Amino acid sequence: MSIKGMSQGLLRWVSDDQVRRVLTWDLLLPAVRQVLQAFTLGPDHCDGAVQPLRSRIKVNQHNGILLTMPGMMAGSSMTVKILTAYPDNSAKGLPSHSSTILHMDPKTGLIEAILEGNAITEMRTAAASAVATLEIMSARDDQRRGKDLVVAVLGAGAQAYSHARVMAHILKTDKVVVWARRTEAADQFCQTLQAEGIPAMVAATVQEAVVDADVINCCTATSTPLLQAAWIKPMAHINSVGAPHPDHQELEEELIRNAIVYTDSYNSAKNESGDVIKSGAAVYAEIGEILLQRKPVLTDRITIFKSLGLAVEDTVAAQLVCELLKAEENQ
Ligand SMILES: NC(=O)C1=CN([C@@H]2O[C@H](COP(=O)(O)OP(=O)(O)OC[C@H]3O[C@@H](n4cnc5c(N)ncnc54)[C@H](O)[C@@H]3O)[C@@H](O)[C@H]2O)C=CC1
Ligand SMILES: O=C(O)C1=NCCCC1
Repeated sequence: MSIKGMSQGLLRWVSDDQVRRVLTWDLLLPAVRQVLQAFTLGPDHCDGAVQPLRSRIKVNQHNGILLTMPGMMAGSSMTVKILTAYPDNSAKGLPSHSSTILHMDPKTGLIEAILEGNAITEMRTAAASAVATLEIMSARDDQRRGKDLVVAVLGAGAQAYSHARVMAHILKTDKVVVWARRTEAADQFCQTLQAEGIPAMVAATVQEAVVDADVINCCTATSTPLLQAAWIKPMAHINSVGAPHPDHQELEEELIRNAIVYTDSYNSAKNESGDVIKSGAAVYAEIGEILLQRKPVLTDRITIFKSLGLAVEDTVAAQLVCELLKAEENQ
C-alpha cells in the first residue's frame, strides 16, 4: 500500500502479512549470509555494513524495553528499526515484541517505506541461526539430513516458530522436539508444525527435549539459565537467541564456558549478552569471520551461536521485501 508523505512523495507501507507472503527462506538465507560477512568487514570496507550498538531504554515502571537499531549496507540501503519488548504483554493477550522499520534511500535520505517489523525480526533471526548451523555442521563434515537428525526447539513464541520452520527447511529433519513452559502452548505449537508437514513432538521437560538433539534452538524469554551442559550431546550445536540483555541468561554458565562460542557481533556479545558477560565465557569468532574464512571453524566440542540480532539483517530483509513488492507491481 502507498500513502502520500507530507513532503516526500509516495511512501510504501508494508504489513507483516505482505512480508510473510513474499519473503522465502531461499531468498533470505543468502542475503543474511552476505550481511553477516558485511558486518564483520565493517564500515571502512567498500562492501561493509555500518551499525552502532543499539540504544536501549529500560522502561522500569512497566517491565519493558525500547530499542532503536539503525543500520546501513554499503551505501546501498539503510533502515532504522524501533522495537519494544514487554514480556508481561503475553499474559494480557498482547504481542511481547512490537517493531517498525523505516527504510530510507541512502542517495537522498528520504524515507521510502515503513514496514511492520515483526515478521522480518522473526525470519531474519531464524535465517542467521540457519546460516550459522549450516556452516558449523558442514565444518563437522556432518551431511546428515532427515531421519538421523534431531532438532529441539525451546519456547513456543514467535522465534520458536520461525526457528522450527527454518530448521525443518534446511535440515529436512524427521524429528523436531518442542518444549514450552505451558503445555497447551507446546501442544498448539506442535499441532501447527504438524499441519505444515513438519514432524513435531512435545517433550515434558527441557532435558527430555534436548537429550538426543543434534541442533538445539533456545528461543525463550527466560532471564535465568534454562539449558544445562549435562543434558547435551558432546557434538551438539546450540542456537541461543533469547537472553539478549546484560542481566538475562538462558545458558548454564558451565555450558557456555566450555563450549566454542560464535556470535553475530563481538560488540553486542560483550555489551548485551548476559550469558557471555556473567559467565566470563570467551567468544571465539563472529560468524562473519568464519564465512569470510578469516578463522577456521572449531567443532571439537559443543558449539553455540549466541545471537544478539543485527540491525543490518533488518536492512537487507526490508530491502529485499521492497524489491519483491515492486517487482510484483511491475508485472
Ligand atoms: N537474537 C535476536 O536477534 C532476537 C532475540 N529475541 C529474543 O528471543 C526471545 C524470544 O523472543 P520471541 O519468541 O519473540 O518472544 P515470545 O514472547 O513470542 O515468546 C517467548 C517464549 O518464551 C517463554 N518463556 C518466557 N519466560 C520463560 C521462562 N522463564 N522459562 C521458560 N520459557 C519462558 C514464553 O512462554 C514463550 O514461549 C526473547 O528473549 C527476545 O527478546 C527476539 C528477537 C530477535
Ligand atoms: O535484534 C532484534 O531485533 C532483537 N534483539 C534482541 C531483543 C529483541 C529484538
